Amino acid sequence: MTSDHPDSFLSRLSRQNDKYRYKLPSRQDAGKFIQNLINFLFPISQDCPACPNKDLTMKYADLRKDLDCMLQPLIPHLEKDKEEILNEVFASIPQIYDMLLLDARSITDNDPASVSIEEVISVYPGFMAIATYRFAHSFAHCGIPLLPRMLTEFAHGQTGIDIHPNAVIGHSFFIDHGTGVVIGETTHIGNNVKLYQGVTLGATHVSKSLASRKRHPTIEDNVVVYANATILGGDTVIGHDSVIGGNAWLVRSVPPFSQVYHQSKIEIRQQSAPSVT
Ligand SMILES: CC(=O)OC[C@H](N)C(=O)O
Repeated sequence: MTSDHPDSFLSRLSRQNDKYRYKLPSRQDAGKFIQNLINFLFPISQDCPACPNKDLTMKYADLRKDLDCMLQPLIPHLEKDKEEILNEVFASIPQIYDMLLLDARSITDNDPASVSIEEVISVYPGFMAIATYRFAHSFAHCGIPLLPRMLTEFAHGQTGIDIHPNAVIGHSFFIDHGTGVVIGETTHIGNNVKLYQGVTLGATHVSKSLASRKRHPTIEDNVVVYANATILGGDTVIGHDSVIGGNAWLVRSVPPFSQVYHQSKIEIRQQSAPSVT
């Protein structure tokens, strides 16, 4: 450990800061951008009182300008021309919109506590996290570095749901409650999958040498994973139409139509009632 004099520390810090300065877009801008993008598609809540007067073409142009600004500091890391990336990103929006409608419909149809699709879109943390993930995934696919992770980490902060932008997730995805859900980078999730709070789709162990390997599980179509279940490993496949019970710990594959339950012995004893005097 060095114990620099404050002056020499500040000059060391200044040299170091010169290497990092403004290499990323603003975290605040990234958060505002994803919220504006979701509000643009689903203007349900009155988050943006000045906006109703603007027509969709103007809002669309504003979003493109905002993304363009956020790409500025990333230009040295872009694999393609910025305009080409912007065109690809905006061309993917209609397909993402349709996917989000399927996600919202799946939440509305599966959650007995939900009253309408508007409620799901505007207040459900699962919907916010999935919407952010779907855009971040598309941005990463179009060749934008770093920003996708900034977006999903913004949603993580808002919702407690951590979805890596590189995970692959099918249509009609439902996360209920959501707090504590972790979906690792190389996870594959099929269609019509339901997850509850605290589910981890993770790696069996963590080592930098595994960076290019599939480390996280595959969850096939129509699987339900209940609260706090932990499913680990890149070779672990949860066969379609399976149900994984709460608190289960799984590090191996299970065939389609499995039911996996964690058993713990809970004893309930009757106390003698206190005597009333
Ligand atoms: C979700 C999870 O297991 O993360 C561990 C590590 N970050 C990795 O990606 O392997």
